[in-house]
Amino acid sequence: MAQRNKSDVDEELTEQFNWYDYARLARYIKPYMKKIYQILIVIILANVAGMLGPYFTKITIDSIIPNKNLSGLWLIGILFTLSLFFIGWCMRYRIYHITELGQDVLKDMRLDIFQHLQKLSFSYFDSRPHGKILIRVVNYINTLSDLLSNGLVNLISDIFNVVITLIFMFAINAKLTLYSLALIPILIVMVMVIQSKQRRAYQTLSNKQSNLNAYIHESIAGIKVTQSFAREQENFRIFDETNEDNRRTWMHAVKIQFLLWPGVQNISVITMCLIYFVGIRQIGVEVSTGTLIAFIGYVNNFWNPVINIGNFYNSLITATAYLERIFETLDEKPEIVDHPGAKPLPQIEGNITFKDVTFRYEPGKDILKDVNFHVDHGQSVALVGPTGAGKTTVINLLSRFYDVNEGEVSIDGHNVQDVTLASLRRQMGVMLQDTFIFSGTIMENIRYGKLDATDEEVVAAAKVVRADDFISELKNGYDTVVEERGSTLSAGQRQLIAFARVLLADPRILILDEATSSIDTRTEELLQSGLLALLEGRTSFIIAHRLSTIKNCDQIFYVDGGKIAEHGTHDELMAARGLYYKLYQSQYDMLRLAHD
Ligand SMILES: Nc1ncnc2c1ncn2[C@@H]1O[C@H](COP(=O)(O)OP(=O)(O)OP(=O)(O)O)[C@@H](O)[C@H]1O
Repeated sequence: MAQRNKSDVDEELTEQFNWYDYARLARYIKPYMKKIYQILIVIILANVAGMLGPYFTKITIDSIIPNKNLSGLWLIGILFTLSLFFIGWCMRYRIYHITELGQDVLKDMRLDIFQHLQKLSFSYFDSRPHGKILIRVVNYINTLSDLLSNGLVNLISDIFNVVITLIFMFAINAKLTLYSLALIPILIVMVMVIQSKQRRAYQTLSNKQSNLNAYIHESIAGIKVTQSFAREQENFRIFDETNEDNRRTWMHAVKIQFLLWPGVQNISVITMCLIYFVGIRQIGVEVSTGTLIAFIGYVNNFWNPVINIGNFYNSLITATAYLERIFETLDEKPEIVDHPGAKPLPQIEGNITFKDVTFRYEPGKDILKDVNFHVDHGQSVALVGPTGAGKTTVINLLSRFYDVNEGEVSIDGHNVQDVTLASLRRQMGVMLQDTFIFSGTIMENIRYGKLDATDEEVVAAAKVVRADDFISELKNGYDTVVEERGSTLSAGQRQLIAFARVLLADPRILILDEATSSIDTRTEELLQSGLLALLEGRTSFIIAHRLSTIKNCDQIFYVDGGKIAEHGTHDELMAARGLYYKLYQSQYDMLRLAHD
């Protein structure tokens, strides 16, 4: 199980970054190598065109003007203008395609991480604030943008420049070239020392950014509670602290990052002095004045790309802190997966068996202990019991949102762990306690249950669960746009939509967790008649605190103390005068009191 985390606690890295991860990054770049080569060719052509200017000037001054060659002047003028246009086009091509390259790679990475997140088990999402997941998909990936576009292309052209310049330098004077490289080991040591500090600083920074994001995300999600408790000042204080923490960490990281640049500059200046020192003493002996001047020019040419490569390395180290989080997410193994050799669950009837099932969310705290029961297909089962007894847990195991620790859950004799998840969940309609409405129209929200459902099918499902009554009264009916979480709808309306969604999916096994808790009793009564027809022939599990809802179920399981403490029909349990009886009586008394 993933380690639990919250918005004011830094996340620990589960896996340290290693050099292999850069190869992994390169894999994202590989499909775009053709584009990179094209950009490089355009850069080289632009450089060549750039060199034509001084050459045209030379021809004009040395030959065209003295000879008063007007047509030659026109020709040079036109060629010069064309070369400028060409350089302009190259620049546009370069900027556009480098940006496109970066975005293409980021898009692929984002797609991978999103796809992977969709497969991760509930326990992963249970264990950390969602803002900390969000920041990985959006912000961390964005930080790689410049590195993967400009950085990468410039790196290739800089390495190219360094190699060419070195060849020229060696050709002119090998001894001076070796002097020029004498301080490179110092540079390497410096880079090594700084890089480990810099990496740690950026790791801390990524954590602080993650904390900040998680707090903002949580504050927005809980804004109604914040305002109703007038807690704005306290939230402001917490945010201010988190924000300041982020600023301080940022400044520290940047301070370390910028140690490298002056270091490289100093080394280049010292190298230059060394060349002058050695070179001037050798003028006339081994080196001519012209050679020394040309050599100094090449040393300059050599250091510019070296400084750029240093900067690239710097950005790479910075990006590493984000990359390791991205790869950490991609490496997170879904806990609930198809086991090797899992077969698709055939069309089921819906016979369900729990055999000696023990389950815990966390070590040492059993929620269910040796639970045994059998439900025949077509039966309706109600799960009742005190808050936190484990009712939702029972259906979480049935839908295999979690795996049992001991025992077995089977449907029609198939262990749910031996069949493919998709084939299992397709035959199951689950309406969870916290109904989720997605941003979009009501029609789209209901159609979520069956993507190819026609409008008529959607409306028919809504009619059965009495959602049609309120939807038809909305100005835009089924085309009414609702916000994420359905904030513009009442809790009961949200439940009715979720109800229609699950019924549209037409599952063999229907699971309704507190599906009607926010619906008024009159609507619920109306809904019951439609529901009864729908439950017919399907195995259904209904969790409800309002016992009037489940009186007619074929079996009632009273969950308590990690067990099915009582089971039977309503009449049997009432006659037994046990836990269920007491619960029913207390609700009945409360209703009577309220009525009086
Ligand atoms: N994701 C989770 N991680 C850790 N513990 C959990 C998790 N979900 C539930 N629990 C714990 O497991 C126990 C059973 O929870 P469950 O949701 O099954 O209860 P329930 O009977 O459905 O309660 P309610 O009637 O309040 O909905 C509770 O003590 C709860 O705190």
